[in-house]
Amino acid sequence: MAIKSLIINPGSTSTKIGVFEDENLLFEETLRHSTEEISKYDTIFEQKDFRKKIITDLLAEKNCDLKSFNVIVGRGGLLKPIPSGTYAVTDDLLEDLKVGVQGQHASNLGGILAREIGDEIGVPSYIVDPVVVDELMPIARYSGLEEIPRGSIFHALNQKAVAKRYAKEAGKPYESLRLVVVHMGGGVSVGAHEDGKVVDVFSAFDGDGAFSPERAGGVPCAALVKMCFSGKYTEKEISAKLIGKGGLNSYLGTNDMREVTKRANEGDAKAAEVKQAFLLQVAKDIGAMACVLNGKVDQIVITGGIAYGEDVVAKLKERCGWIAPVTVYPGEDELLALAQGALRVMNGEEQVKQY
Ligand SMILES: Nc1ncnc2c1ncn2[C@@H]1O[C@H](COP(=O)(O)OP(=O)(O)OP(=O)(O)O)[C@@H](O)[C@H]1O
Ligand SMILES: CCCC(=O)O
Repeated sequence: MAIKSLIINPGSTSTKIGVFEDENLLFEETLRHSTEEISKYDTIFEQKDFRKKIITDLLAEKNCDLKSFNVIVGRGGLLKPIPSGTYAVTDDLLEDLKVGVQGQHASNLGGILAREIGDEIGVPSYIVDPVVVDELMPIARYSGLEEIPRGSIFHALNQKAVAKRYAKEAGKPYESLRLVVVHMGGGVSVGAHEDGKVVDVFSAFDGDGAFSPERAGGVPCAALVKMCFSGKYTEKEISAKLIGKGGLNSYLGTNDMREVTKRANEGDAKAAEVKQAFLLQVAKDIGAMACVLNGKVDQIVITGGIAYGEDVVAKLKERCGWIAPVTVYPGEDELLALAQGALRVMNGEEQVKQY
């Protein structure tokens, strides 16, 4: 009998929902949230009921009975660093998502909602390849300050999914390829994939690399220290400036790259310049990750919502096309990747991991 799964993927600017029977998508929906809508809530956890209502309303609209699901799967959040895999949403894992042991992130809600809905209807709940998947090589952990090692918080689920999709299409094992994967969504991350592992990664969330629609990315640290001690801001306000109100939001007051493009096309010089600055930063990250791979890059793979922008892709090809050929998978494969992760354990092909 087919396994019916409900997939919940809360992003920083959207909630994506998918309903699958085995690997077949019955329907999916992306509900976008404006900065005003999201900023009403003080914490990510406070968004739980708002996002749950969106999900249950959608299922009702599609005449899809909640009780018909065999499994609920969520995108996993800021847990402790863990290996890649499918994890049961146990009490410990749930508690760490609620607390946000490594911080606040929309994907913390994926596992929380999966468990809440799973418990309501008496079926298992899982997360797959959460944002804390950590495969960094030891020398990538150095930051320059012993007390502050670099970490691995990035779009692990989609980076792995598109890298494997590219490998399949190229007819080669993922583990044999050297790829630079560029995810451009509400957040941005650029990873170096080698031997099937993400050995180094820039992530705007972690305060390094390019800015993104909502994240500041790397900023000059001396000026940041001054700002922190200026007495003008609380710690919470500074964090919100860097993650949430940073990037496009800081310069242009919108997290929507389509809006930035519209303004630029209508002659707004600032919008045009900010967009080019964003693309310059992403291109520099791609170049850096090419060096991590000793310049031997099989393919650059570009993905995320912003990759729908043809002009965005054209500019990145212009700046980085000399490094390696470029493949573009706009949007993301996260819903299918989540469904597949759950199916592998439900079908006994893979052992479910315990946090
Ligand atoms: N056609 C398009 N052209 C350019 N940008 C686009 C297009 N469609 C969507 N975007 C932009 O993509 C961004 C959102 O991407 P995405 O949906 O991947 O983010 P998310 O899932 O909310 O966050 P994250 O990917 O960090 O988890 C927004 O800035 C949106 O404006
Ligand atoms: C997925 C973690 C990175 C981000 O959201 O910016």
